[in-house]
Amino acid sequence: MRLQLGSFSVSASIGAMAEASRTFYTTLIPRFSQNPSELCRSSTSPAILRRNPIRCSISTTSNESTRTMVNQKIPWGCDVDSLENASALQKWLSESGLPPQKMAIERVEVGERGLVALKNIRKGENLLFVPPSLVITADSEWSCPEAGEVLKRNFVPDWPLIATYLISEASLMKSSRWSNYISALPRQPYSLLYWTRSELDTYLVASQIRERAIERITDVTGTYNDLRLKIFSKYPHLFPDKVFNMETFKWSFGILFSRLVRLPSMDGRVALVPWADMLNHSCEVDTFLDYDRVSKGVVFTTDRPYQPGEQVFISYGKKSNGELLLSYGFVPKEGTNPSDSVELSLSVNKSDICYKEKLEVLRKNGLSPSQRFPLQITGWPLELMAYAYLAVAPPNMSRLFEEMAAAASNKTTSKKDIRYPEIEEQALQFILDSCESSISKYTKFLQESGSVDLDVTSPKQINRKLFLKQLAVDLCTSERRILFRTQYILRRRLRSLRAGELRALRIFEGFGKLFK
Ligand SMILES: C[S@@+](CC[C@H](N)C(=O)[O-])C[C@H]1O[C@@H](n2cnc3c(N)ncnc32)[C@H](O)[C@@H]1O
Repeated sequence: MRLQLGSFSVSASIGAMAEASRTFYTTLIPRFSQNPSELCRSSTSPAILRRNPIRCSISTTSNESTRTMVNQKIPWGCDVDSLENASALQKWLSESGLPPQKMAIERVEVGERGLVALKNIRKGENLLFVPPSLVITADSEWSCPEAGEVLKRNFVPDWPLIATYLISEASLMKSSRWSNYISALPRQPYSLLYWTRSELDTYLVASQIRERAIERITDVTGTYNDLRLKIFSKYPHLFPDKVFNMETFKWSFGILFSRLVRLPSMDGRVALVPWADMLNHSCEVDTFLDYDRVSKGVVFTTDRPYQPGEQVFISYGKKSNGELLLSYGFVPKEGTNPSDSVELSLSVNKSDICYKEKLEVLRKNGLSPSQRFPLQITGWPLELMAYAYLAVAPPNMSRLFEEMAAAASNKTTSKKDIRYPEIEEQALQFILDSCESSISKYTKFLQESGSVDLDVTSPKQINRKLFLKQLAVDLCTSERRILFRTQYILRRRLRSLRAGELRALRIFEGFGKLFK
């Protein structure tokens, strides 16, 4: 399995949601252990050694200093386009065991800050070697051990645990051993978590990513509310509201979505890997981070050579442009992402006389009467076609409903490549109609985007709005391109299907005349 930076795939997140921990109902956690003891097990990596005893200032800070700290809005991190704290981070990392590097943090064209080659780097070379002592996982030692104990006793899964850890360490400022790392993190990660509801409604009106963003924001809010209700409110001396609040959780989850990695060779653990998380993504490279048991560090193997001054990239995984925007806040240049896809929503018509039966088989197979399927420039999944068959199937095919729903579900292993020639034309037309209705939404947005109301009061706001609008235009252009391609293929198939039928009809009529 490849390591993917940040968040989770749709199916992974939905699948894991249902299996929330015993203590929490949280829909946020992509994959976490069902076995609570695993959450508390001691780390396979050496425990982080604290050089100086750290005062647990969350529980001991006076009210006055706590107030001073939190009155500034998210006082942690830096502006993402500045190199403000990068040199302090590099210095601290090398003093803390990071071996000499062939790369340095620099301002770059793609991704604002990134790692740039200092020397010639060969193809197939191992880079980084970040030792486990410099990696943040759910097992990392807390500067405030009581707070960590409480979370582990309550079987808090990895994602919210690390999010809380990050806030806890950040609030300790210089007293935390991660202070240099946290100071170099973006103060406001680029992520759809930071878009307001009205920005999502205005700019992503045509894209299904809007719904995914709303779901994610709801998940983060729900997770925070769960933690507050079940833990934070019971231990206010460890988790004061002024530090552990919705605003700080949004920040820490934004950091996790855009920087957390899953390390396959570390039993698939999720981790924040300082230094490695300065690498930006390229759709053209195919190399990813992992723990190397031999060198005992987090590494990646280059899949191409780099010359001094060139930016070095990794892959955050085979993600669509929408997924990259959702978690990382950027959209690759049009046509450069071979993994790009767009979600098409198909719905069973409520006025269908078999609506009830169809709904039943859909539910049985974990599907709903309105379902999203990914389209790629190269085609669409077999599940989508099966769903379309079910949506258009007439009552006399009711005995096949179950088979169609099973094939439409990605959870079953049943045969997917089903064909019903008698309703193929209707099924293709049904997909084409949904595709064209989606295209018209995109076209409307893109035509109007030139005049999207910039109702703003400050130049900073204007910049933000223009920036978000540009991201939305880039996303919608790339998504509509896939829909256009799908429309073209569907029309061609329908044309040849109809031409074939016509030919068959003519032959049939010819035979009729002959016999007459
Ligand atoms: C893991 S961090 C990489 C380091 C980051 N550039 C920084 O300065 O902290 C991921 C973030 O980098 C930026 N990024 C990564 N790859 C990018 C790309 N190809 N284009 C634009 N931004 C990118 C995005 O802001 C993303 O949220």
